[in-house]
Amino acid sequence: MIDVEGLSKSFGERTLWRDISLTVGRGEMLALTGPSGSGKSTLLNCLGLLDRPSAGAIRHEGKDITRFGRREVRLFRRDVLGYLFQGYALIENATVEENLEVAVKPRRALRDKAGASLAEALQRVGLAGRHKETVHRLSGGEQQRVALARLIVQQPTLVLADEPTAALDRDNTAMVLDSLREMSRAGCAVVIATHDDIVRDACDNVFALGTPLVAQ
Ligand SMILES: Nc1ncnc2c1ncn2[C@@H]1O[C@H](COP(=O)(O)OP(=O)(O)OP(=O)(O)O)[C@@H](O)[C@H]1O
Repeated sequence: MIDVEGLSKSFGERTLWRDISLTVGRGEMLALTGPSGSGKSTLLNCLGLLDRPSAGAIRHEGKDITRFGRREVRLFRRDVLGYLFQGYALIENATVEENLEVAVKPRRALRDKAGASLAEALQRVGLAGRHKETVHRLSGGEQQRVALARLIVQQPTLVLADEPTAALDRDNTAMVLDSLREMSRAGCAVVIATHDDIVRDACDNVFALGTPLVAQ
């Protein structure tokens, strides 16, 4: 699904990571671990085309996504990628329902009747019947669950999650992990940057980043 080959990232004299190679397959959950500042979020951002590596390639189905043009980037974001970030990335002044509607892909919805409906997704994350509520009135854990419901509706094939459980209690952490596992069973590749041992242990594989190098 995703093959990272010889990836490096530097900011000035500071090398975050050098010559990283890793593979994430369909159905696999990979934990990205490492000390604070080791570049977990930066690596996720490179996988999600929000940042560029200094060297190396990131292949998706054989194509180097770091060389994508604007149209390919747009299609990759629309059809492949799903994000789950700590800041939820929700539209705060909109309702739960409106936040989920933006994830519905019209063409896919017509083609693929198997996709979860909004109501099913909300039920799955324990927010059944809450669709008319405004997002900014929800608690942090509830907002993270809306973000998760949006992913379930969106049905990406690659999920990038940055500390998705950092603000959650044990029950909500388990719910997020169960939902991500369900997506991976359906064939999705899931990459999770985390400090949380519970999350790491729930993954199939671990990729540990080291302490960044500073040129002498
Ligand atoms: N655009 C940038 N310019 C310069 N330095 C940057 C930039 N983006 C990130 N960094 C630096 O890269 C380092 C790695 O940041 P990153 O957020 O990827 O680490 P992390 O492993 O996710 O950390 P944490 O676990 O604390 O969230 C940090 O020192 C950060 O300041």
